[in-house]
Amino acid sequence: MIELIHIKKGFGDKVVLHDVSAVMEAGKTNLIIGSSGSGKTVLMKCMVGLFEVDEGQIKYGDQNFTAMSDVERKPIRQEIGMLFQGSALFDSMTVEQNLMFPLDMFSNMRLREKKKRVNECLDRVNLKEAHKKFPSEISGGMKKRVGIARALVLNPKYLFCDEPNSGLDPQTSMVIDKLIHELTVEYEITTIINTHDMNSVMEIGDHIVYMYQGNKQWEGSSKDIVFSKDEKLNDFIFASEFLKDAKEMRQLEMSRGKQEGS
Ligand SMILES: Nc1ncnc2c1ncn2[C@@H]1O[C@H](COP(=O)(O)OP(=O)(O)OP(=O)(O)O)[C@@H](O)[C@H]1O
Repeated sequence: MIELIHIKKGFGDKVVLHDVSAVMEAGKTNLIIGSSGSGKTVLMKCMVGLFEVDEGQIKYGDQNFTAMSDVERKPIRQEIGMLFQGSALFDSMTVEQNLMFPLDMFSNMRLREKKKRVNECLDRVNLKEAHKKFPSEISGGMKKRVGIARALVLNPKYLFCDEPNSGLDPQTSMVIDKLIHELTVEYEITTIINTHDMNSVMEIGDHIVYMYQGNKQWEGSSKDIVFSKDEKLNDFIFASEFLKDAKEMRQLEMSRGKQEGS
């Protein structure tokens, strides 16, 4: 579990995160949602140590990440996999070389072991045929898969995904969402996803944190979200007619379930 306790973060005079407390549940798909500029990326960057918080604590289990030095943080950092917005692959390297890179940097594996690990990860994301291709030769969805495989290669305990659906069509987005969710369950990863995509919330969100203007406005499960009375959250959800329908259908199904159970 990752715990955020009274996090405050600003740049100059501008406060971007105001007293944010929230939990990223262990072994679950945790979604941070909210409109553009609400502070999702800054919050994620604080969690991985790319930004230092001004106040508050970030805890990985019972370890106070905020109070640690860079050296003390190293073991936690090595347990973190990241899927960056736009995948951030090295264009001059093949797919295989992109996956080799973190192994070369952070593992003591022999070449044969490294190749085996790269193959396993590429197989797991259904990219058996892409080893020798360059990023410019593959589609956006395939690039995301390579990014996911690269994030997995060091066997992470935590997986951070910044806007994994950006630039993808709805069908490919769904495939990528499902893949991330399957991997979370299969490898018992604590996954944190930043997204605007409310379809993802309905499909794969186990635990959801809704950010509004730098504040945590709401937090709960995807079941709770259906019954939330929070006006700002509902405005965000109801911005999409499809989601309005989905929420109403889920409410109906759940109240039917309750009646049948009672
Ligand atoms: N390095 C920085 N310096 C100054 N201000 C920053 C910096 N990074 C982010 N901000 C500001 O913090 C606020 C929150 O930005 P953030 O990128 O976290 O939003 P977001 O919710 O992730 O938005 P989006 O969904 O568009 O990515 C914005 O007003 C942004 O301009």
